[in-house]
Amino acid sequence: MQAIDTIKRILVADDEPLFLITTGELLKKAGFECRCVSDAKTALKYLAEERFDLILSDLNMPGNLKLELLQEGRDKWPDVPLVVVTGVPSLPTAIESVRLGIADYLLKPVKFNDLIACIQRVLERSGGTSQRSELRGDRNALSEAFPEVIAQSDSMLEVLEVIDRVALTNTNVLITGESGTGKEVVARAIHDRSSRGDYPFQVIDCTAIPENLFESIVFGHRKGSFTGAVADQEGLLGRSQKGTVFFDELGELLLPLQAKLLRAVQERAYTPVGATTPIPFDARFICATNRNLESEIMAGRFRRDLFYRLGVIHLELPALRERGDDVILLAHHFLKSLWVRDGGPTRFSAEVLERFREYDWPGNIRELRNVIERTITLTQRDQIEIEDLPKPLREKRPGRVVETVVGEVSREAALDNADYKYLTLLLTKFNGNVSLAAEQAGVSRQGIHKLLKKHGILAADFRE
Ligand SMILES: Nc1ncnc2c1ncn2[C@@H]1O[C@H](COP(=O)(O)OP(=O)(O)OP(=O)(O)O)[C@@H](O)[C@H]1O
Repeated sequence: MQAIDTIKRILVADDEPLFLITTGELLKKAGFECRCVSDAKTALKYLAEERFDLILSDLNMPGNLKLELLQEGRDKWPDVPLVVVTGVPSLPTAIESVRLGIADYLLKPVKFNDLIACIQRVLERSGGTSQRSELRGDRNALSEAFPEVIAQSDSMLEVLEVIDRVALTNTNVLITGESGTGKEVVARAIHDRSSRGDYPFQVIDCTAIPENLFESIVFGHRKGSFTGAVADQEGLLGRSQKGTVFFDELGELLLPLQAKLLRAVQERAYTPVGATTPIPFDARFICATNRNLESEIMAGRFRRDLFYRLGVIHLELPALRERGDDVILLAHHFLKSLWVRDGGPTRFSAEVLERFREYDWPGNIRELRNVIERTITLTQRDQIEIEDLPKPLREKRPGRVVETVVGEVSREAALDNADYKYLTLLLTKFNGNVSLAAEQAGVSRQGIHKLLKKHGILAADFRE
């Protein structure tokens, strides 16, 4: 029998009677002591009167419409970890819950084994200590905690605050943002800081796997399941056990494959091609896309249920042009880290730094990195000057056409600017591949070369 003081006490708050009763019963059977309540006010009353080791709470229940239980619970009892279980995932509340320092976020229906595993993990980790981030609000501590993510702007520090919190949970995360904004960098930072950091970080690029091989590559296959399957082959999910699976370009995944992925995410098990028994797996999913998944859902190209499962926490990364002086920090970082030979440039002129601030950076941090890499290689002097920069940066062009130039320039100049921006975005998207860019733009290769020449754009500047 367990000694009295080792029995963990859980406060369960949920207004769904069936969930409350069954969860309470099952938790008692698993050796916990429970107090079950159906609204936030009663939960707060018991918290003031009794000792609890963990709070398991619904979000949408009486008295919690503004997340009162989370707000007050975190403020007054920061040492009691709080696990949220909800049937209606809403992205703003999910983010706010993470900000407030919840220990985990589960979606109903929750399998009982998963619930127990989550409670045990949280109790082990908390050991009675606060789940609230010590880094919260401390700008220097936040950027020092993530040295691989160079950032000082308010918009990025907010992102760092959320990833610091989210790393401690087991929640699936969706990262969106323009191409080159650092989605993979952020996904790795979450992984490294999580309890899964010593296990694999498996990247699965949805655009790099041919449709007909996707299942076999991701889930694996059994010998003889198709022509060419000469031996059993473990899939990428199998190799990610206990780690993090990073699905890049998720928005490109076709509907039939989305259904298969949804099954694996829901069941926490996958079936290799040609096998009959599902294999359980334990991994966190982080997905990234530069598409707007809400619009993809409206257009019938993306499954809403998969979006809810994978996007419990949604992080939107700001574009580089929205990060203030981060561009300067990043430029110095790349100059230092990419500088390899003696006698190369060691600083930027004030004019160059000003141009970096003004430029629109359609390819975001990837474009900045490429510009600096190229400039370092070609510049002979100590200081990088405007004439060392690629043409798009040398020419002073208003970046945001609509806001800045309407009313100030002729229609022809405005259209010219829009065309320029379109072409740079296109090349960013296709990594400088002119054929793909031409196909998307609906013009011939020759036609696109002509346009690039007219605007002084070099496709090579957009290649990694
Ligand atoms: N905050 C940052 N600090 C330092 N380097 C960064 C930062 N963000 C991005 N980078 C660098 O910029 C480049 C692009 O980053 P990354 O591949 O993560 O972007 P992405 O948003 O995933 O791009 P895509 O949408 O094209 O897949 C990489 O070289 C990465 O190391």
